Amino acid sequence: MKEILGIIFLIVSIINISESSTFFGLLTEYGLKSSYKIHTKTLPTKSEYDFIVVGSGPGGSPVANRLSENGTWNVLLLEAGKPEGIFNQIPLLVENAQMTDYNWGYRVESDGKSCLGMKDIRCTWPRGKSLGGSSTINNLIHTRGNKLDFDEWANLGNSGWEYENVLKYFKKSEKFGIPDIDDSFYHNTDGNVNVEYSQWRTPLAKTFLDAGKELGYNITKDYNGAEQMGFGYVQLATDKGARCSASKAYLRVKRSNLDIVPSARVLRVLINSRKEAYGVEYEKDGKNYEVHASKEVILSAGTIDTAKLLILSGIGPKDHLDELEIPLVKDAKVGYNLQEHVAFWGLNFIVDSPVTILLRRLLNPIVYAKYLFRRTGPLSSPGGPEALAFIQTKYAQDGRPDIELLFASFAISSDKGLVIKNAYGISDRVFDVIFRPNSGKDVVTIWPSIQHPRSRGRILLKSKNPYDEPILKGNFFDDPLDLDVIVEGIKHTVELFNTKAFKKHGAKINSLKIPGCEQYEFGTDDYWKCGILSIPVMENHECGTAKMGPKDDPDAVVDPELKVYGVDRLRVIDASIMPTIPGGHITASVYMVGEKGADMIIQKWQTKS
Ligand SMILES: Cc1cc2nc3c(=O)[nH]c(=O)nc-3n(C[C@H](O)[C@H](O)[C@H](O)COP(=O)(O)OP(=O)(O)OC[C@H]3O[C@@H](n4cnc5c(N)ncnc54)[C@H](O)[C@@H]3O)c2cc1C
Repeated sequence: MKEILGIIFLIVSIINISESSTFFGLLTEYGLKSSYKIHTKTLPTKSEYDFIVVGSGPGGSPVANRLSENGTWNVLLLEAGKPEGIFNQIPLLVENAQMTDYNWGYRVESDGKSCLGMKDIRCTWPRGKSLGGSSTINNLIHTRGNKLDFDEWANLGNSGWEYENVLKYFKKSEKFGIPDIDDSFYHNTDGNVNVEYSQWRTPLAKTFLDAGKELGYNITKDYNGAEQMGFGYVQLATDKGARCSASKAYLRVKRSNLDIVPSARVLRVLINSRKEAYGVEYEKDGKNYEVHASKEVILSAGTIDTAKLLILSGIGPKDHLDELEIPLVKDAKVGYNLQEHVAFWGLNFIVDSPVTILLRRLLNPIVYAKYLFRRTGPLSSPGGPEALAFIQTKYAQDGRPDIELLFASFAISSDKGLVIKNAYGISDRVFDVIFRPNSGKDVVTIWPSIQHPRSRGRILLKSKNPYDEPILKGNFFDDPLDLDVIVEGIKHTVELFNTKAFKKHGAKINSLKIPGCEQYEFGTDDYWKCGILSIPVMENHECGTAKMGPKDDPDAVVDPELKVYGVDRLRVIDASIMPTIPGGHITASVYMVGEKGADMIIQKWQTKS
């Protein structure tokens, strides 16, 4: 019997191999068809390029692509990580990817006040180390934020960054494929990043929307279009159920003027006595090299590593550079202004519908067959999230939502502590007390995340050794209002689960008390505050450490054209330039920054040559 099944499986596989919507099709795209490959080099082929781009995430990949569209310019892209693998393509495995060397493995420094229920009292802060950057290990949720987020950037003195002006770059980056949203004012169908609905979701996603409706919230058809506020299904950066990373979207080009070199770690920017960047020093396979740029060096190493590289190159706070004994090139507020969307892990609801993502349900051959042959089923879920809501609490100050509720049809208990617990660094004690008792049960999670935090963190270096990990200070709840906003988000969530829509599924809140919070009555504001301080969730949207701002902004590191103040021929193009964090999930905005940044470089050098 087994043999017959095996033969049937083989025949169907062969029939399916050329179909691009199957997993086999994906293998073909990655491994065999040269037009789909990312063409990499072991080492740069030249000693001098026109442009050097450092880092290939959603910031750097669009820059390398757009600059190399001009065949007369030579472009080098240096990336510390290796090319992404086939398992990065399967959306459900996002937490597994965080446990590999595709993650830099950073953790927030312990401040003794938050992350108290995490291993070593430190929250994890994963960052992708791969061609494609963090977009190769992220949850793929595609949101643009609110229009007012970008108008705020412009109001801070960054002219040209208002929503009206950046919309064309959001559109340029996007290949929108949601058939029931046909809106060419906001969307474009022939850009680079595939955007679609999840190929699979549980019926509870609709229940979440129904519950929102029952409480009088708006149901938004397209939170990336005219109306962000309200409840809707998540839009994903996936291509027929497979990850669409920055490298897949932008680097599958074969151009003789673009050299892509993975596993090459940049150690510092080379800056001459006229304060012009003229290249970088990098390490590959244990050897150090220099490579030069005749026009510009572009740092796109992400919020943590771009700040680190700037400081290693002498651009940073003078007192910190003095401590590190790094010669000062430019006194600048590098590493300040660090922002994150923080949420809460402890909002779990047990339901009596046998539909959630559970380890034992994943051990079913049908799950794999669905993904292998159709790229659908639970493996195409972006790690669990299915729907979200942008809402306002009583603290909202303008027309923007101040909380996002992200709904997922799984919980930390769903995989019995095998992966999710470890990826997020939840301590054994917390797991054993509040999550383990629900192992094997159907549980859903809501993360209420603050959209516009007032607290600011900071990045510092331990030493001038480029291989030392930086010190990441989150300072998440320095402003106590941030905690209050999340507590309000929790209360809105609890209301949702008291609706008829969720009661139909027997929804019951997990009221096991978080260790360290036993003295508070469950469900009171003090209990929730204690819980948030114990097990906050990092949404991993770190940004802001090389702040964009006008000349008279003492905290600005780059100008509105993303040029580093005080050093010529050096730009930063990634999440670190964001003066304030956009709402939602920020990758779509980083692509926009990449597209707009590239356009500004092109405009400058095209007119010169
Ligand atoms: C686990 C996780 C889940 C997330 N989920 C979502 C989500 O669902 N939706 C969303 O919108 N956002 C999500 N994000 C955030 C999103 O992925 C990032 O905001 C985005 O990728 C930032 O882009 P970037 O280009 O600024 O940096 P990155 O994507 O981090 O890219 C930086 C690149 O630079 C490379 N680099 C660093 N240092 C060096 C060096 N010295 N030399 C050479 N190369 C270097 C890195 O290896 C990396 O490839 C998530 C992030 C993580 C980690």
